[in-house]
Amino acid sequence: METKQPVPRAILVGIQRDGVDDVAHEASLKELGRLVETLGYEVAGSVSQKRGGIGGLTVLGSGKLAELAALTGGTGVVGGWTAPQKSKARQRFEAAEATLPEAPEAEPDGVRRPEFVIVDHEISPSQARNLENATGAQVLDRTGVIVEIFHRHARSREARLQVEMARLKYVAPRLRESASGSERKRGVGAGESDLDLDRRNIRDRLAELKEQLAHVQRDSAQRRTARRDQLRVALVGYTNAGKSSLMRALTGSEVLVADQLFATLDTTVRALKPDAKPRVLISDTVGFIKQLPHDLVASFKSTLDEALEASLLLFVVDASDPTYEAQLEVSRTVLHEIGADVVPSRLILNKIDRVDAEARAALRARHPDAIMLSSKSPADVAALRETIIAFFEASMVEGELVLPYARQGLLGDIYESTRVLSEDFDATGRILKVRGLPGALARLQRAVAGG
Ligand SMILES: Nc1nc2c(ncn2[C@@H]2O[C@H](COP(=O)(O)OP(=O)(O)OP(=O)(O)O)[C@@H](O)[C@H]2O)c(=O)[nH]1
Ligand SMILES: [Mg+2]
Repeated sequence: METKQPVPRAILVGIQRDGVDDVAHEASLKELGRLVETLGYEVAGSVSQKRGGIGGLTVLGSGKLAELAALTGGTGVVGGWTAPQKSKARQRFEAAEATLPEAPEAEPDGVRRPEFVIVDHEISPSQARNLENATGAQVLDRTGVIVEIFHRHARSREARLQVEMARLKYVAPRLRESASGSERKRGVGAGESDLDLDRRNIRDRLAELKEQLAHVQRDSAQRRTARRDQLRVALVGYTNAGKSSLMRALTGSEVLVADQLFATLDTTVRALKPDAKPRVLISDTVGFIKQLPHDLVASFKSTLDEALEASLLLFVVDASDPTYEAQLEVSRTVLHEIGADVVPSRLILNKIDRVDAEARAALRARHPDAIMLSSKSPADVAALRETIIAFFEASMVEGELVLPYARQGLLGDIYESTRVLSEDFDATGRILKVRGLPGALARLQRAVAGG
């Protein structure tokens, strides 16, 4: 029987470190709030503190910790509370298939206290434990939240394998002896603790996943090789910048657009519509975020290889976001990390419909080469289409293909991969004057010659 479960409530915790201004700090907490909402939790409030760093035992100082504990119903001191036997967050991470938030427990006094404390930084397993101890709540950090969102949103087999690997790597160092550990002793080798067993299981599972992933990736690499000499554009950028919206507008495809972080995790490739000649392929890719967990960058590298193999990157930015500069910086860093910063790119200042004239002028002055547009404006999208076509036009060359009558089957490929300027016939076959990328022409020359 299904019962409607109350939405879990969460308190956000942010440390404003030296050198981080108020605007950046607020924006970061707001973004964390959106991530938490994407997980299906309700943000019940936040606790911030200015501190030199996040290295302390409990992340917060004792006063702030007490303030936080008052909200969650904890003691406010480490050791003053029996730690949750095993956090539900942990259980969820360990359970292969859990997807829904758990039902919050009712408090005896009828007040529903927040069950989660979510820290806007990557914290160590022992800091998480101490915080759980002092607050009585389940503690997750930014990395844990992102890993969990990826886990829920991954659809393709490749993305699911990648996320499970990243998730196991996140969980492994956070494993600890559980209160009920002794109940789970079954067939454990001599001298081996439950913890070792868990760790060994994780290692085995990781090895298994790695093998499966290699298999899947061989297939996608083959698909990419088949598209190698095609005209390819990749949409890249911060999460929620509007990549999928542009993808829809440029290709007429029905990819998911949502006011959510990480709506897209799988790369989609579609042809530009109306058709360009030769055909242009557009890829929509996974978005970036501040402090994207390293394991996720690594695991999504193959998804982002689409970007690496494109001839043109459209670097999409939400120009209406006050922190767009920081988002731009994050995206640049990730592209650099995956080696895609050598691919020619154009900056797209999207959502310009939400920017007033004065701010537009400032953007124009700051980024004179950028393309300002709204993915919701058909005229803007049509102009972008022309820009894309002009980009490729510049690197295309003209050539002649002589297609013997016995090889007419290649005609479809020729029409897709080049623009046919003229067609003549003689005794040997069909003579086509075409314009296309040098690589495509070379491939077709080989094909018509029977190679
Ligand atoms: N006002 C306005 N809203 C836009 C524009 N482009 C996109 N949006 C909105 O921004 C939100 C995010 O758009 P998406 O296209 O899903 O963004 P994305 O970059 O694909 O995001 P992820 O897949 O989550 O990384 C949606 O609510 C869109 O409707 C625009 O030009 N103007
Ligand atoms: Mg998207």
